This record gives sequence, structure tokens and C-alpha cells, in this order.
Amino acid sequence: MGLTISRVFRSLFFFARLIKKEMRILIVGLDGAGKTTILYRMKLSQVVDAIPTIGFNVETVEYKNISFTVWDVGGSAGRRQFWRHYYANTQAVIYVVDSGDRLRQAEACHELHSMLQEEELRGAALLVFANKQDLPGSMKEPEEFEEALDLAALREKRPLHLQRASAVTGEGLLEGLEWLFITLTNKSIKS
Ligand SMILES: Nc1nc2c(ncn2[C@@H]2O[C@H](COP(=O)(O)OP(=O)(O)OP(=O)(O)O)[C@@H](O)[C@H]2O)c(=O)[nH]1
Ligand SMILES: [Mg+2]
Repeated sequence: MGLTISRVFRSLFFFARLIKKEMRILIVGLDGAGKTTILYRMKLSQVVDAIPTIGFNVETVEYKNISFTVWDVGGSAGRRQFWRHYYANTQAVIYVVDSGDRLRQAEACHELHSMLQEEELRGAALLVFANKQDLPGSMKEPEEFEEALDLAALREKRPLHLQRASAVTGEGLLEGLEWLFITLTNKSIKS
């Protein structure tokens, strides 16, 4: 009898977790990469006139049965030291790069790798948005990003997905959210 009741409770608990989940997401990247524009495009389906973020923005983005709490932190050189204050309990990092800016890929790579060495982000899923695909002459080939950002080294330790995107046209944003949804749902059922 005791066994049966505990089984029922376990099943109820399992289904409750399936019904509504909350996930904490951190969106980072160099200044001007398009983080804030992506956040509000996902939230409002609109292109906002973003100005450089001095502190942070936080918004919830609803997708299927998941409520993503998205923290968007300014990416200028002076603000990057504050990224670490947002790492705790982060299930996924969205790293945004400006595909039109070939000159800053090495800097973007360096910041990405040093951030992911932090213990608090161990195992966090990584979605890389190769943003500004609408710009003529922007980097397009996945291999270019794989190499420029040395993604193979990161993929060994976490789920990782590279998604071409544009906050202006909306390209790739839903695909990115869908990947987060599938990845985080699978992870939380297993854990
Ligand atoms: N063409 C194009 N421009 C974009 C895109 N996404 C953002 N931008 C522009 O890039 C500039 C910087 O965008 P933000 O969203 O402020 O960049 P950010 O990463 O939040 O920058 P910080 O807050 O300084 O870290 C703005 O002028 C945006 O309009 C895109 O997909 N395509
Ligand atoms: Mg911003």
C-alpha cells in the first residue's frame, strides 16, 4: 500500500514537472553583438531600438511549456567582469556573435572560453547565435564559426548548438529556442 501511494506521488511529481518548467538563461557576448535586440525580438516579436546595455535586462520568454527567464548583460569590455554575478543556477548560455565583424571573432572566442571555465557554468547548455546574418558579407559557413570560436573543444563538455540568426529578420531565433526547449527538457527529465 505504502509503495503504491509513493508511486502515485512520484508519477504526479513527474507530470507536474512536465506541465510547467522555468529555466534560467544567460545571454552574453561582446558589445554590439545584438543581445538586447534578440531578447526583445524573442519577447515581443519586434525589433526595438536598442542602446548599449549598461547594467542588465531581464525578461521572461514563454515557449511551449517553458518559461525562460532571460538575463541580458552588457558586453562592453568594462562590463564583462560582471557576467559572473549572473552564473548561479544558469541552465543555458546564449552566446551572441556579430557575424559581420570578422575582426572581433578572436576576442569573442577568448571571452567565450574563459567564461565557460567557470565552475558554476559546468554542464550548462550552450546556444551560439551567429547573429546579423542579414548583413551582406557576414560570415555564413558553420565551419567558419566552428574554427573561429573553437567550438569543438567546448562541445566535449556540454550540449552545444550553433544557430545562424538575425534579430532584424527573425531568422533562426525560433530554431534556437526549439533547441533549448528540447535540450533542457531532456536534461531535466534525466536529472
Ligand atoms: N543588421 C543587423 N543589425 C543588428 C542585428 N541585431 C542587432 N543589430 C544592431 O546592432 C546594434 C547593437 O545591438 P544591441 O542589441 O544593442 O547589442 P548588445 O549585444 O545588446 O550590445 P551591449 O548591450 O552593448 O552589450 C544595434 O544597432 C542593433 O540594431 C541583426 O541581426 N542585424
Ligand atoms: Mg545590450
